[in-house]
Amino acid sequence: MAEHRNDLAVRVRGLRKEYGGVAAVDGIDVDVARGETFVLLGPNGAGKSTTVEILEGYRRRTAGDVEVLGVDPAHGSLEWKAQLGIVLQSTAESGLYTVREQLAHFASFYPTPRGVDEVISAVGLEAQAKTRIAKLSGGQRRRADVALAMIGNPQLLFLDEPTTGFDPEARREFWSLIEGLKAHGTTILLTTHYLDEAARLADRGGVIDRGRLIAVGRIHELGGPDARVPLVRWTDDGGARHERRTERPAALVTALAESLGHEPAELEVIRPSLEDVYLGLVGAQKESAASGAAEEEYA
Ligand SMILES: Nc1ncnc2c1ncn2[C@@H]1O[C@H](COP(=O)(O)OP(=O)(O)OP(=O)(O)O)[C@@H](O)[C@H]1O
Repeated sequence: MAEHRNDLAVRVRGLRKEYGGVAAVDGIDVDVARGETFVLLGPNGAGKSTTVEILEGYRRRTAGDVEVLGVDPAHGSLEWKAQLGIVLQSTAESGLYTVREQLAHFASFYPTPRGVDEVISAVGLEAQAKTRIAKLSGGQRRRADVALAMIGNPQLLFLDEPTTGFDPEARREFWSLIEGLKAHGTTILLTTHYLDEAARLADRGGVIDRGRLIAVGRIHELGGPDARVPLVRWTDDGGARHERRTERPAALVTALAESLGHEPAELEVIRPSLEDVYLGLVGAQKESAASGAAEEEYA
């Protein structure tokens, strides 16, 4: 976690949100440094959007301390809001205007907006600048959403599941767009269910499960070193499948080939991906919740 408060774009301590007495967010502490891209991961209903919406100032919290760009979002001024860019899960903007008209209109709300043409080209919508938003494809609409979120020249950009429904090519183009914003120094808070997207874009991340942060850290270190030990799988001469975790997969494969006297059949060397690590973390939580419930039942 960053050490100086001024280095932080987001500081959250003990965040709690209850809906009808039930905790959707149950005591979260998290810091996001300025200039960093931070991803919140977690299963459906884990509490990601609730957390993000509290940070955006759209939702009131039940308890805890929250600072976003040094301000409590529950009391954010218009000047504070002008420093945020927000891409919601679903869009609400009017489809009646063209991309350019809508951007020009939004730009007028901000004290130091970016140029409309600069933003249109950054999101790759030059050919659609005069197209009405209602006529854009899903992927193009999402780019228009990001354009609208960028136009005010935000310090902090919230991207809530930005590439849901994108085809693979559109997703990669979108990643390049976000990488451009990162290079520009924009702090980004992302939520996504695509682990490859998180691995590609985020510097750090946290996994939320049932309202609690169960892991947080640098994206390529989440889950700790044990979760990332490579796995070697092979089939022996009798047809039995084997697997072993080892820090030295090359040595194991060499020894195997020597002892078998030939190439190990169906050999795989797998370095766990972020998706494997994530599934391990969330799966372990599920198991411990299930065994806790079983213990309670028989207590
Ligand atoms: N307005 C609301 N009233 C009551 N319960 C709510 C409300 N909004 C969210 N919840 C509940 O709070 C919990 C967390 O929801 P939230 O939308 O924050 O999850 P999420 O992690 O963003 O999920 P997803 O990945 O599906 O978007 C869920 O159990 C949800 O049903």
